[in-house]
Amino acid sequence: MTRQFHKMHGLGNDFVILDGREQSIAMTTTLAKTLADRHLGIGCDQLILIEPSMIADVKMRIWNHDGGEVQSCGNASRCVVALTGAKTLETGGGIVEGSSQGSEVEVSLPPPHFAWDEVPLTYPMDTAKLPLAWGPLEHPMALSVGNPHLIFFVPDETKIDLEAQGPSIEHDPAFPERINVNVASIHEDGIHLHTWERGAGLTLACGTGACATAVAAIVQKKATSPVKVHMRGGALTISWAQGEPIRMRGGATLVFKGEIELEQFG
Ligand SMILES: N[C@@H](CCC[C@H](N)C(=O)O)C(=O)O
Repeated sequence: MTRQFHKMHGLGNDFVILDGREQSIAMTTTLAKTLADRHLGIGCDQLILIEPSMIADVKMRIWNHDGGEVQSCGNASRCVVALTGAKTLETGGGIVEGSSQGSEVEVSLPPPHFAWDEVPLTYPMDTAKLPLAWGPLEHPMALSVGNPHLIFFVPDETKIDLEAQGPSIEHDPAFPERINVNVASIHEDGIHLHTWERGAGLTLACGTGACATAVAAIVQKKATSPVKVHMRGGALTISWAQGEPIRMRGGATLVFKGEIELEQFG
């Protein structure tokens, strides 16, 4: 059966979005991985499936480029709000609230978690300053914003070869569910960030990475809310106070619509 899909991006972090509300779609790791493949499928960093929800306007499920299903995606949340007009999204990382704000979309992610077993880590460690190092990258902060993140503050993130460092940090045994790796520096205009995404590698922007990094910078008094987070694909504005949801505002762009025969992929 032919299914319609939308290709969207949030600051260059790109998605194939399928809508399974009227007719369900049985997504599998193999199907998600093939659709996300830039040679064999449509191509995207994350595959998104919209489903009906009993507790929110829609349910949003997320598969990384490698076919693994994960809990949260900040940039895709803004795209799904823009596409469906939903005000609440059920995700594996909690309920996300969203609204259009002129040409931008704002979403609120649930408050962050700092406990070691909520990140999660494999064994108890001080998440404010992990006693771990990988070459020049040492003592990151670890937290969950619905998905797990490490944040390293460095003098110049452009000097860090994340393509080389990212895989070994993502797969370190200290992280039982693997981890997203953020390398950031503080500037007058805000935070400059590069993210190695779990299951997707280097992306042009990571919404949850921007949220996690802004929270870490605010906790460590390196920045104050609201703060702009600049990534290769553009900037997001992040607002947060202790115990509160994390508000993220930025673009959500429709690139094209298409049709695809899912059965051909097995
Ligand atoms: N690009 C996303 C995050 C997607 C999921 C992430 N790679 C994970 O595995 O947790 C964003 O914009 O937040």
